[in-house]
Amino acid sequence: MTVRPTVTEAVDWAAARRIAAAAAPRPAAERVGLADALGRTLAAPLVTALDLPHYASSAMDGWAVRGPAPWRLIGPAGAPGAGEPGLGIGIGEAQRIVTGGVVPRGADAVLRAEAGRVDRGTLEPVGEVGLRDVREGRHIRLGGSEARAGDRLLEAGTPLTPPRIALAAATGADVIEVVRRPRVAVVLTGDEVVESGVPGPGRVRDSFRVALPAALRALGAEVVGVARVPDDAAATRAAMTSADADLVVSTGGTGRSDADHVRAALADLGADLLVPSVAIRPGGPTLLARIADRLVLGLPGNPLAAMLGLLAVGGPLLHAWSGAGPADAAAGQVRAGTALDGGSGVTALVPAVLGPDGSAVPTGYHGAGMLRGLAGAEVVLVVPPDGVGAGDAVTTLRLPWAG
Ligand SMILES: Nc1nc2c(c(=O)[nH]1)N[C@H]1C(S)=C(S)[C@@H](COP(=O)(O)OP(=O)(O)OC[C@H]3O[C@@H](n4cnc5c(N)ncnc54)[C@H](O)[C@@H]3O)O[C@H]1N2
Ligand code: MOO
Repeated sequence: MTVRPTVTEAVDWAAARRIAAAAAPRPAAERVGLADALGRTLAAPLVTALDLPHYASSAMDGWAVRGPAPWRLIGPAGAPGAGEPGLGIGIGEAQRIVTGGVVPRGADAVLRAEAGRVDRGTLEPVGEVGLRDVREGRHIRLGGSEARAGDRLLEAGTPLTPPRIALAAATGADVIEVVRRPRVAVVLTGDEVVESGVPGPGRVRDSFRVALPAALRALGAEVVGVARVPDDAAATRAAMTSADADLVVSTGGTGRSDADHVRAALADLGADLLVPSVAIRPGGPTLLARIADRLVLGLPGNPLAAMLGLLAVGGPLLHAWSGAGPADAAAGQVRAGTALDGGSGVTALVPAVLGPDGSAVPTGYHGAGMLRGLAGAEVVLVVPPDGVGAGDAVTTLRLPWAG
């Protein structure tokens, strides 16, 4: 059996993340309807086709008025519609208007319905409120007061949130140019893994088929398939290359035993090993490789190790792929609520919760095969090899599923 080096080849935390971010291809663009734009990243600036608002409109239900009170009511007696641009009113005239209605040409204020009184076709303001509406020219939203046609309202690289989608709709857009998501195929290894029910002795219930695609989607991927491969060299090689995907994410089989085939498959395929392993714990065996124009993210089989390997290396890769700015935008800082040991030469990734004072305390249950600690965590602490003292600032990884 060949013994291959392990510790010496591990890439440190910061370098692994830099390499992963740099491995992402230049973001490509596609057009999607506004209904499908949530969470996507703008590939081109949002430029408004219209002045916003695109006509002077009323901010209140009431009457458009011109000149000093009293005013003679003109126009239809019933409820007015949106109105027609170009129609005007003369000095001493008033016309009913609803919120959002076109303000007639010449009007210099809108008198709110509750601040006016009509008597036999003549309108008068009621009280100081009504006088002020008129004196101050109130309740008219001027055309172009929010933006002028041609203004850039959002820059390329902006993630689309509900208010940004609403803004795009207000500009008259029906489709929007966003960054194309990477197409990701998930490959699960492990002959001992069962996918449903209670596992028997020596069997392990699968943790990845549902959860890993969900985590990948939260990181901005389009998951195109999930396949199981037997612990077999040829099957592993085929799984790395057969799916129509930009990125293959595998679980398990990253070790060097006879039952592990991911590294050998990549070597046989002539893959370029960009990150052979990472100096983190758990998640150390995580690897990133390139085969032609496809990337392979190999996650360890242990569930916590896999999830943290995904955040550590897949996080910056997918962030860069989304075109949404610097990779470390996904990282923050908190105060350590307790002293934390480093990982003796490696960076420790520690699931934690935030106390009432905002400081972070580990959740416990941090074994590489455990999920309980991460399931209860609000953040993951990035504890450098030398550890941190209680009260020290410590970097956090935001959990992409935490919203
Ligand atoms: N001699 C050494 N042994 C190990 C080392 C080492 O450096 N020297 N590293 C350890 C570390 S760290 C990790 S992490 C694991 C990585 O192992 P693999 O990526 O090869 O994963 P497997 O051996 O296939 O599986 C490990 C573990 O995870 C369970 N597993 C696999 N798939 C699933 C799944 N879909 N759902 C739930 N659990 C799964 C599997 O049954 C094993 O228990 O290697 C250490 N060993
Ligand atoms: O990556 Mo392994 O992380 O410790 O089980």
